[in-house]
Amino acid sequence: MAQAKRSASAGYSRSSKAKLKKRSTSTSKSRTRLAAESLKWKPVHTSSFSGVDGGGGMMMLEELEDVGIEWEEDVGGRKVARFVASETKRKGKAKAAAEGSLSGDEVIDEGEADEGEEANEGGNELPEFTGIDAQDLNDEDEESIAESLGEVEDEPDFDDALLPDWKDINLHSSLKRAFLASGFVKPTEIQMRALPAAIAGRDVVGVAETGSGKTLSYSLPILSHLLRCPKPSPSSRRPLSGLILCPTRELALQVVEHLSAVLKHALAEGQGTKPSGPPRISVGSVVGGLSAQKQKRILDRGCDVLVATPGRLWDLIKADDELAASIRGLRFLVIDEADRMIENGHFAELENIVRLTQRAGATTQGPDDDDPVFAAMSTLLTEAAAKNDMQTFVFSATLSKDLQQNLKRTGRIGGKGKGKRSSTLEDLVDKLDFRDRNPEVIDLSPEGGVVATLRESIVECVVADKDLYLYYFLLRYPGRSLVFVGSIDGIRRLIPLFTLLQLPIFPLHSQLQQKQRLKNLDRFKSSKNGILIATDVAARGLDIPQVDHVIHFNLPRTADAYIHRSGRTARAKNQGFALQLCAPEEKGMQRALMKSLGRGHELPDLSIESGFLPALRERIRVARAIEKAEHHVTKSTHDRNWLIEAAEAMDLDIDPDMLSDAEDDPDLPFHKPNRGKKANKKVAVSGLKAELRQLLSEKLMARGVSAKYPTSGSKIIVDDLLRETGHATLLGAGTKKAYDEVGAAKGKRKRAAKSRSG
Ligand SMILES: Nc1ncnc2c1ncn2[C@@H]1O[C@H](COP(=O)(O)OP(=O)(O)OP(=O)(O)O)[C@@H](O)[C@H]1O
Repeated sequence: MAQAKRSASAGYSRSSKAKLKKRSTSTSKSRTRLAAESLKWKPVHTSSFSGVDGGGGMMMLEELEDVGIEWEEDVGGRKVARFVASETKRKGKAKAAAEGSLSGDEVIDEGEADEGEEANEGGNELPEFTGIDAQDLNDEDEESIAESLGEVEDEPDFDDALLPDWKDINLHSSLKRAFLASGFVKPTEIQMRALPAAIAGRDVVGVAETGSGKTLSYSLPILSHLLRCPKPSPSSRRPLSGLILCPTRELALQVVEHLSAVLKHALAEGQGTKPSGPPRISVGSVVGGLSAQKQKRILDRGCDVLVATPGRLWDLIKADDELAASIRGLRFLVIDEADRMIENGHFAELENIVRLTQRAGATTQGPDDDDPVFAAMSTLLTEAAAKNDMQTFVFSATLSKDLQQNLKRTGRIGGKGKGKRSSTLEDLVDKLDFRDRNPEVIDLSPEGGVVATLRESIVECVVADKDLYLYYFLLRYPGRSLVFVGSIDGIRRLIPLFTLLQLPIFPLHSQLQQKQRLKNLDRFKSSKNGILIATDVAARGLDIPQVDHVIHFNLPRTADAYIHRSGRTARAKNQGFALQLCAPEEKGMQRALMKSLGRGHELPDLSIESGFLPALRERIRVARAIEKAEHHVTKSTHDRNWLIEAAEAMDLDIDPDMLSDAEDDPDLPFHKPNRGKKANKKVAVSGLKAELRQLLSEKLMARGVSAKYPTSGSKIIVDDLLRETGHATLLGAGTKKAYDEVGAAKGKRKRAAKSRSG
């Protein structure tokens, strides 16, 4: 029996060490070639990754049994793997070799297969079905499912006394069982308001603070509806019922994860038995940066709910009429983070997807109408009717009040294109063919934009000192911190610096490979004091448990961005803290930002224990010097290699003087210090590294603290040392959390103001 494995991250498995051998051409001719999409890939369970849990993670391996692999050369001479039907159940390559069916000189390491397949597959892959184990259908399963085909299952009994607050919301009882298991004892406010309307078939526009449970507000009605539908037929492609569009890949994957977690509990048998056959409800995802081929396979198999980013979904729709038709047959359309969706460069794709859901009388003009792909689709638009009972849900933490008002008044902005439209968001809403003449608009956005459990503070300093204050904050207030930086270059500068300072820091930005982005997010989630340094790609929707601090290293340009960034902490009624690092040149912008959030007062300053600053400044100075020197050596080596390679490519001999000239001339692109200089530089770098090691090993002490004589000095730390109650890294520093520190400062200021006025 031949067995092939593939990995989500690298096409066909890098992890398998088995070697595959090529069969002779004459044999291969007699074997049936199989399409990768038609094979029964089975998930191989691995550890969880990126929060996309067991059996569905990015690193998911899939395996095949009873197929052979043949290698053929394509016209370009590259080796390409082909799947062929297994003639006999081979017992492994040793036996096959003994039978003489493999030729010894054609042993191919599976590592090579990885690369070929990675090129084909585009890299990473995604869970096919999440939440529930995706199992391949076998004959037995098919029989058992066929028996129940078309049945609407009885809704299991649920004792409402267990969750009285959910009693009046008409959700499928299995979902209530899931709430019990997840500890969701009562609906959040937005859920309380949005769910009844959505379950009653209304269109809903929901605006509520960050971390308030909007994801379940729009997804529970979909899941409940599906659970009350007949079981899907195993023999035909599942009709797509729900489409959830999200602005970022991470957010889309997180929504899948969230739904899967609910479904896992909702569909648990309870008697310790695993449900057999395909999942009762399948949730698929389609996002950029991951394997399009596998995503297409998921779509071909069919899923009930699809969570997608618009760019990739539109790419797939363009090549698949059936998919386009299934978008027309949607029962639910969700636009999550609607206001962000229009900003991220995929507006045209989003608009095109939305246009597929319009009914005949509501069709609008689109940006791609002249595109032949869209023109070809126009037949579909006229032939296949969009569903009349489709429900539309639009959610965000920030949606302009004007827009909501307009929407409420007319059922759509500008009354199907009439009147003036003033923003792209209005444009989008105009394209949404709400079936409801009077969509339910629920606005629970808080006063001041941010949640009540968030405390904010500011450090005003010159730009050059931002690194120092960030370093101080991270040491002084351990915890999970998310640092927002205005540019990718800014992140690239800070990562090596803080890595040299030995902090657990991980980057997240759009120029990282998707696999790396998810890996870094996962590392951040699993590190108690982890630091994620990110652009606004992490600002929206991400629900990372227990983010203690959000630090605006550079201030965002808009109030909405500030609300969403800060909303990564203080979620689901937990406490959270946001810090602004503000340079004098940003002060005007900061004031405008606060004003547009309706703040009539200045933010409290973070109190700084300045005694620590000189030592921290010194560490930063040395770390920067190392970074600079290492960067220089790397660049010089790169330039020299470039010169050598260029000369080799042109078949030229390099004049050794040229190399040494190049090395000496700092203005030439291939300038490189001569050997002596290079050696000196290396010595200098290792000297600096030793110096930094020394600095990092020294205790950092507050003013007035003596490590040698802990019972003396103006700050006595002996009790803290004995009881281990003091600050872990800064001797003599306070141990209050940033949240409490600012709360205490606020209290003091209020009391002082009172006594002044009294
Ligand atoms: N009824 C509930 N009871 C307790 N926790 C809940 C409930 N509903 C949702 N949650 C939890 O609250 C957290 C935040 O939910 P969610 O991510 O949906 O917020 P959101 O409103 O979409 O936030 P954002 O605007 O930042 O996207 C999640 O961890 C979720 O599991």
